[in-house]
Amino acid sequence: MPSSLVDSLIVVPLENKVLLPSVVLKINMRGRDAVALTRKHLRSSEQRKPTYIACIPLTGKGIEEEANSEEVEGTASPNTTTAVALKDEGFIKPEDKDRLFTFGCTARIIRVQRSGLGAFTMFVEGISRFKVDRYFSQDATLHVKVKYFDEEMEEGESTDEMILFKALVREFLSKMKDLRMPENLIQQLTKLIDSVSPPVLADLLVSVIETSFDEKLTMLSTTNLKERVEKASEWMTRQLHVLKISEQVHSSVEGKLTKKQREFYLRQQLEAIKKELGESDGSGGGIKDEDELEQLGTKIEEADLPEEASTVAQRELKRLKKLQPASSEYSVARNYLELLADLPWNKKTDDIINIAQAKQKLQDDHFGLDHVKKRIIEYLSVIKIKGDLKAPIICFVGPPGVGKTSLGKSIASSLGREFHRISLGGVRDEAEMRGHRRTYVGAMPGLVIQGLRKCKVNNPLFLLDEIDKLVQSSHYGDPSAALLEVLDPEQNNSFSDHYLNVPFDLSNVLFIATANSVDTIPEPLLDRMELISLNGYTFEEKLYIAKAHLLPKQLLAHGLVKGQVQMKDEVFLKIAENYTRESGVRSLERTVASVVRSKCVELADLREANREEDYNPQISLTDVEDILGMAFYEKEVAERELVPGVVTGLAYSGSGNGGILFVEATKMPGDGNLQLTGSLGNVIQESAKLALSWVKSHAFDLQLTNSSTEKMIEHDDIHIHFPAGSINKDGPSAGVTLVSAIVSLYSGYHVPTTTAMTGEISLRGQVLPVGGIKEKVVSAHRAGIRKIILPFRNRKDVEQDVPEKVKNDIQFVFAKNIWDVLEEALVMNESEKWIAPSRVYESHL
Ligand SMILES: Nc1ncnc2c1ncn2[C@@H]1O[C@H](COP(=O)(O)OP(=O)(O)OP(=O)(O)O)[C@@H](O)[C@H]1O
Repeated sequence: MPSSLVDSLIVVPLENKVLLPSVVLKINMRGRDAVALTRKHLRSSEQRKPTYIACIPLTGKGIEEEANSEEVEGTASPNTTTAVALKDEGFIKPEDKDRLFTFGCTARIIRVQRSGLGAFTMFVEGISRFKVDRYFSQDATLHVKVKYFDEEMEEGESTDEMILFKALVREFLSKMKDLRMPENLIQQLTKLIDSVSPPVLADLLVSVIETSFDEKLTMLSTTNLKERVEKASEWMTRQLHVLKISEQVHSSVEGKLTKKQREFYLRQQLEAIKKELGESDGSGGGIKDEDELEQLGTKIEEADLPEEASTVAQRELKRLKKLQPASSEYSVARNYLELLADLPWNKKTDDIINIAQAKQKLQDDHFGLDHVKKRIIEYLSVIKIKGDLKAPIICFVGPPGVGKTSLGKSIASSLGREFHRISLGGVRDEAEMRGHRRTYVGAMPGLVIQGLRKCKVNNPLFLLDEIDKLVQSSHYGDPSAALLEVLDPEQNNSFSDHYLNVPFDLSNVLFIATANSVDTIPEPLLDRMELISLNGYTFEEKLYIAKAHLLPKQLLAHGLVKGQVQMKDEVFLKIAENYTRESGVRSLERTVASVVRSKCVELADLREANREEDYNPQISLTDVEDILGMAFYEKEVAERELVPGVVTGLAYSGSGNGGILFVEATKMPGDGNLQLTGSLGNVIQESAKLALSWVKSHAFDLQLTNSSTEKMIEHDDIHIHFPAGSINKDGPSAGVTLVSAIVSLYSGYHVPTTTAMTGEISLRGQVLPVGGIKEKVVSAHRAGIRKIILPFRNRKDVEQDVPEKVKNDIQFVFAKNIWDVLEEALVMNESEKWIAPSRVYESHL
């Protein structure tokens, strides 16, 4: 308590307000006491002395406030003003004397200003709380004798609590910022946190915290400093809590609002997009268009649905009429009904099975492929005679670009049927085949039903492309199981699509499948299909295909007529040999297209310059390089080194492409280890171990036993590498190649670059048959190989499958065991062949 404070003071009663220490208050006053007080203040301030008054709240119901609350101009601690009703002469009427509270606050007058006739506004600052000792009258004005309290906190008193209190004040003030409390006020209060004692801070905060009049009175009468801090903490916590709850309520309301708004915006956008596409129903997504429903009803009637589907359609239509157009259910139901109306339940094209015409069509569209065409004609004949399609489903198997898809198209057009291709590559979800149930968001019918909707007839030809790339039994269900149902003539007359949910008869659809390899076709599907193999083409075949089919096709596609681009055979061959490396003719077709394009540019330029007569349609060999750039590929055999230890093998990839592969073996002093590189799988690695074991165990028979060689075989490290290290290689068919490479390495004999081989070996040296012979042979021929060593048991594959032209160009050797292979493969020079002097035939198959 400031010692200068007097303890006898004029009483200034406060109606509905409480003044606490450090707080500034504005008081409106009028009347005799007001004039006296103002005079006293003026006198004191002349003498530079402060004027003190006793601000005591009035409790209980009192007279109405006269003046309005106003903001107090910036000081350390603001408060709203109060007014004292001064209708009569004095500050306090006799009847209000009993309403004076037992505690009050001494205040220093800061300033008094006239606010009207006999009216003043007084700014006071709370200095110290007191307890009323007794009232007395002096100069007809009520005075009070007061008792002050000790306001100093004891050293170290509840330090933790005070720290917590300050932290709480900080949090509180930061929250108040969001509630738009004036920035400067928050700043002033924040500054005071560390500069004033917590009880003083507590008094100050009561004017900012939402507290009731009674609570303020309690604060005024609390003389215990710790209690005062506790009370302020309690009220601040309460307000923070209320704030939190109101934030939650606010955010949940806002969440609801934004969801609704989002929906609204999306719908608006949808409408705009529809408008752009010319599909708008003008309903803004909200108003039901009766016409639309009527049209839908008529469409369904016209679709001539079978009974079951018709019942479902009528039920859905009824439901649709009751639904809100803005609801998602409405659009689901409408889309479903549209599908029902669009499906070709009874529409079909008339079959024209004219065998002679079909033969002609196949002949016109495709070069070669005689066995395939023959089988297709048989197939069509059976359909013609028998009248149904329960013949086995045909599956064309072969490398990419050999004409599988285009054969399918030819069949469709020779039957006069719609053609639709369903790409099965990478289909892993059963729902892709069979559709999603309508309850799913974004549900759609499966690929089969989608295809039928597109074809608009129920007897199209569906080409199930890349059936071998179907992903089996994933956790999305098994799409191959759905396909089985589609292909099974016993079941497919009532195919059930999850989306459609009513059976659809697929028995009129003609299915043809394609695959690159049979290895990955699921067994049950394989069972239902008849496989027809298409091999890769030789260069000569490619030449004819390019000449007779690809060039005319490209001329047409570029708006040119026959003769406007002319190519000699050698040009076609150069393109096929040096710019493509493939079994089929797809990149050949692309390359021919780029040649045609460049001629197109030339012709257009000359036409613009009116010099069309200068145009030369002929393409020479040098033009090819000008147009296509440098040759990409040389004959692969030219890339091989003619050194002992390097041998050419034959490979076959899962995509149906064959190719040659080199095996390189080298040796170095070491501990007899075998090192293998070139992205090799387990099987091929085992083949290499097996090959080395066989060579080591037959070192004597192989004549590798002179003292130095024997030592080497025992102690050398051998490294075998398969170039093109980034391509994964596996399988047992490199067995003979590996043995040949090791024997060649140690014997010094080499294998000619034009000789290639394939075959699995057993530990006892037998040569076992392998797969993919035709692809391997055809691609080896393309690569420039002229002698091929094959397992004896693969002889029939060569006889049946390899094209005559290739057979004529290549010398085939069929080996029963590895000795045969080595004798046919290894040479020292043109006249000296390798012969095993003590050759031991371990078995003759
Ligand atoms: N024997 C052929 N005679 C005429 N044109 C052919 C022949 N083989 C392929 N073509 C043409 O080659 C192109 C590629 O053929 P297509 O698309 O049918 O290959 P695909 O075997 O279906 O390949 P994929 O397995 O990659 O689908 C087509 O333009 C096709 O007409």
